[in-house]
Amino acid sequence: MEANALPNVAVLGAGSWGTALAALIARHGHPTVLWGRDADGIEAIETRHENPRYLPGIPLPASLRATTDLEHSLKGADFVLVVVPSHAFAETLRKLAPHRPAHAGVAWATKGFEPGSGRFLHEVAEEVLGPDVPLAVVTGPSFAKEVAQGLPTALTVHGNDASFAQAVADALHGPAFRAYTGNDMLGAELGGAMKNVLAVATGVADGMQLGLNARAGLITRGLNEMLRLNHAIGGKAETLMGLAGLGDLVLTCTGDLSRNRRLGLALGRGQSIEDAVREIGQVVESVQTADEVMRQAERHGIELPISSAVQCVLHGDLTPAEGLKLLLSREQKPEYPRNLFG
Ligand SMILES: NC(=O)C1=CN([C@@H]2O[C@H](COP(=O)(O)OP(=O)(O)OC[C@H]3O[C@@H](n4cnc5c(N)ncnc54)[C@H](OP(=O)(O)O)[C@@H]3O)[C@@H](O)[C@H]2O)C=CC1
Ligand SMILES: O=C(CO)COP(=O)(O)O
Repeated sequence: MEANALPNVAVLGAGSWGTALAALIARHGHPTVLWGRDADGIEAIETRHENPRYLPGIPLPASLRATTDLEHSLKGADFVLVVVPSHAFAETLRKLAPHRPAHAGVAWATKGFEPGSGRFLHEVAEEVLGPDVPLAVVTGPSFAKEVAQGLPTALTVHGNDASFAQAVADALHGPAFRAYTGNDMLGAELGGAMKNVLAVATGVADGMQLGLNARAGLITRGLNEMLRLNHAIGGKAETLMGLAGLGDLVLTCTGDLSRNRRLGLALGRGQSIEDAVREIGQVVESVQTADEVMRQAERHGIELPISSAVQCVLHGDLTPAEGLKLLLSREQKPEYPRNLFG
């Protein structure tokens, strides 16, 4: 990189969030290349400056380059931002590893765990890329559509290398975008994953028209579930009280742009999960994340009644009405039996 030049950025994954983040970074003046696997979508971004499938009608900066050639997208990159769904995370890292410029750190804005193993994404990244690559996770309350439209947004970047996390935050930070930094990848990833499961719970309650009290109760007790599991795995409580936890939980549990909330709404109204996911037409991370959250909870001996009910409803083991009955029939107890964490 030339002295004083802004870092070159390669963004991998041309869905709604990858496109919105690439557009943001390009608008901030960084030479930015977006890689995606769908040739028609990439051509539309490159020639018409629009992503018609994922962000229809929103103009993208003409300076944003787009390609289906992964190796080409990584040439000259100073850092890489991976924004594919969690099920494609490990595969994408394996593909990028041989072409990553030696100095380029790797960040991701994917939310979830590695499906099947339940590993945190930073654990996957450390294994695939080796122990010496700077890593960072980008997370917080941020609907792609609003970011692409230039609406004000705040999120946070947690990394294992302070200067890399700062470089990623610097590329995101701008007139309508505040990017904070931190060093708790564990807590940041847990918050981003769990809020998707809890958004299904509030969506189900709203779909069943249970009222605003129920919604607020679920958000608060949901935050409690996040804090308990986070404490057990060794994340920092403040991470979960900030943008990566409470912030994203409130957004996703109340904002109808959330696909996880919309899945819950549909289930609460009696629609099947298959029809709801098909109608949403984009990634709905909670479907796999609920299993992985409960796997983590079992590993650490933590009880998570709301997340567990969501898992059962998603698997068809309980109807939304049975899930509700189960939650309401739990034993009465102090709000905090010992402390904030249990
Ligand atoms: N959208 C949002 O507001 C936010 C999303 N996130 C997170 O970002 C991640 C990506 O989500 P988002 O962009 O919204 O999802 P979308 O459904 O909008 O897009 C998914 C993208 O991933 C691509 N993809 C799917 N499988 C693969 C694969 N195996 N290899 C390469 N590319 C693949 C799809 O390509 P194709 O079109 O060819 O299928 C598509 O471009 C998720 O973890 C999500 O939780 C985080 C914050 C905000
Ligand atoms: O993560 C998000 C907002 O921060 C997007 O939420 P959904 O995946 O539920 O749409």
